[in-house]
Amino acid sequence: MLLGAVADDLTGATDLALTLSREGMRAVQVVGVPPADFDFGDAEAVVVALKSRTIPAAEAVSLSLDAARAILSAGAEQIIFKYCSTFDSTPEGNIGPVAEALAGLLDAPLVLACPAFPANGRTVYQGHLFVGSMLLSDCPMKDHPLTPMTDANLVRVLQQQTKLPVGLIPYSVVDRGGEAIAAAFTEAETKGDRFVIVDAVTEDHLRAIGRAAADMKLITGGSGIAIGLPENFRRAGKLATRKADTTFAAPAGRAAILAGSCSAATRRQIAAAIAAGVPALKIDPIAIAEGNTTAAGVADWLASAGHPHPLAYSSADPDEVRSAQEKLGRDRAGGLVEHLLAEVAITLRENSFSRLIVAGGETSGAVVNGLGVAALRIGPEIDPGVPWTRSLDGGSPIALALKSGNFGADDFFLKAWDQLK
Ligand SMILES: Nc1ncnc2c1ncn2[C@@H]1O[C@H](COP(=O)(O)OP(=O)(O)OP(=O)(O)O)[C@@H](O)[C@H]1O
Ligand SMILES: O=C(O)[C@@H](O)C(=O)CO
Repeated sequence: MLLGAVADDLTGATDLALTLSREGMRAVQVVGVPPADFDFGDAEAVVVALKSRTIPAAEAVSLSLDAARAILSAGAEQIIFKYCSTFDSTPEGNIGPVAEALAGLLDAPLVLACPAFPANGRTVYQGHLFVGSMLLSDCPMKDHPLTPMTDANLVRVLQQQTKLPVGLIPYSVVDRGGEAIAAAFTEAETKGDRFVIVDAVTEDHLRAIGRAAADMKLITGGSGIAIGLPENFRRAGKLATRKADTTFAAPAGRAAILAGSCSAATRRQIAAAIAAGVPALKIDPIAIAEGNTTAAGVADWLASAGHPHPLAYSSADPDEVRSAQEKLGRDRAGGLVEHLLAEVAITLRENSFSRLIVAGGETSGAVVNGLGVAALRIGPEIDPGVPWTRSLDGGSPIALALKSGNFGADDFFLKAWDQLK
């Protein structure tokens, strides 16, 4: 193993594993901290998917350290801490505390932080995160049910989460390429910075940052930050030059879509699916709490919907989410939906469903944990950051497209199936 990664949610891990696989590494995604005797096979990159984005910071730190120790002892030479390209976090963390703890474990004097993912419209300029043409704080992430992002200034956001000094490597340096960036890393370290937000607007910037970070033990960011890393191993003669392996056989069986993401992108995808005639069942967290909506009922509805890929969704607009959260509390509302959708997935698999699209990182984490899947193989890309995956264990095989809330074109729920034909 050359590269090891700790990802704070499941869809984020898939996104990163896809990037590494596209850049020619044999990548495997593991769900949860792998046991000491876990067989990573011939993987050159391993991405450990945690569900640590919104749990208490101390728990996120402890899980992330366990995951990092597991991949280090399996031989990883460099560690990536993967978080969301929209820097999803709260003033308590968990990006700052986890990055700090991993830096301590790895004895890393300077940690770079760069969530840029240009293919999905996330760019960082003067330390400010943009989503498309909007500042992060103006985009729908301001209404996220768990991690509302109301400040686009990442130096300020990260500084709230750590006592260690946070600096900036601006566009004017990054645009000059790898050597200038490496010199800026040295300068930042000399100045006493322990974290640096690094601007990046294009994939060329990310490749240059990757090159400059060849000797850094810890790298943090979105999946984009990994684009330039495999090349460092190739340059060092440790990684063969090969094309991404996208051979993929999806198990035959029935299909369904489960959506727990309330992102604007997922809501557009649901609207497009309904407009195209996909039967859709809306799930209300209050009805779950009152016992009026059950997993068995939802699974029955999906099984008898009479469509190749019916949809069950709890996705709702910010007002509806706010109203459910006022009645139930934020965590309980989310937990009820996640638990229900996980139970639905289990029941579906028992009833010969073997192809699922799941929308939302937390939702995907709940579903995959519910299904008992411990490792995933990465298949073909559906849209930037979202591949089909196939379970490597955990009972009868299942094809899963785990969609990050904000990713995918509007017709994602319609077109994704074409790749399984
Ligand atoms: N109607 C609803 N009311 C309140 N909370 C909801 C509702 N529907 C879903 N949720 C919760 O909102 C959270 C959505 O988070 P999730 O990570 O699944 O989606 P996302 O944030 O859009 O995706 P990603 O993390 O990949 O960006 C989950 O905890 C989910 O259970
Ligand atoms: O980086 C992203 O935006 C995604 O991989 C993600 O983490 C969504 O939860």
